[in-house]
Amino acid sequence: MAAVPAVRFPMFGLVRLLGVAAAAVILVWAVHFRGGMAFSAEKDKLLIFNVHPVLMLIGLVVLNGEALLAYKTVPGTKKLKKLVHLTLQFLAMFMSLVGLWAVWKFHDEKEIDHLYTLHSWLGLSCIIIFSLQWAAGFLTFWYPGGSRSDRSSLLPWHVFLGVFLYVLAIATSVTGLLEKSIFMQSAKMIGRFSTEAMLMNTLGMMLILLGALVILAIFNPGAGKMDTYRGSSE
Ligand SMILES: O=C1O[C@H]([C@@H](O)CO)C(O)=C1O
Repeated sequence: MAAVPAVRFPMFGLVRLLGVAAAAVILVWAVHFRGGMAFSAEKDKLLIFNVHPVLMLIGLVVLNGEALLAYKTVPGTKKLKKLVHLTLQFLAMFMSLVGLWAVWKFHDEKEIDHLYTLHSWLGLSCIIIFSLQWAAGFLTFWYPGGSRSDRSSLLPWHVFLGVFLYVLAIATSVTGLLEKSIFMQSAKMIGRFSTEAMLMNTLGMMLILLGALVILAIFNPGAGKMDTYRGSSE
């Protein structure tokens, strides 16, 4: 396959900007449109639900995207880049587990069935594979660390699976936004062309654009060094 030609616009800056903007939009959605967030059901069961999209989006999309690019954006030694990468991915994994707990608890409180939607299947697959990928990456590339041949044979699979999981996280987010919007429209909580529905569509579009930019930045030879993806050490 021909390589993507080098492009000169400030991709990393745009990725950062779009990531922060997407995080701001989901927070505005949760707080302004949906009444805020809570970890207990005392006040309003819906507030527990609201924790779910906020943590998932900031963790598995925004922080995950930054972590994928850490080898190109973080200055300094390879070891520091790797530490930033694995720490951001740990945070992403932790947030996704709390986000899963929140939606599970919400379903229990409201006596809603678990795992009947495509969104939930995609999301559960994403969290399980992401956690396995994090553990395998940590053990092989950080501590205790695999042999040189183990590292070099795992690396291309780690990169492939990482990009795949990032795409899966975006697909899961977009289907989650879609189902939530349709649920609320069916329940007559919001109108089809309401500001809130349009905001949710816009957020979905932003995530798709963010995904395109992150993947372009990963594969673009003009953007930072590609050493890591060729499997060089130090
Ligand atoms: O731990 C590592 O493994 C790969 C490479 O050495 C495998 O060949 C790499 O770049 C690391 O930092």
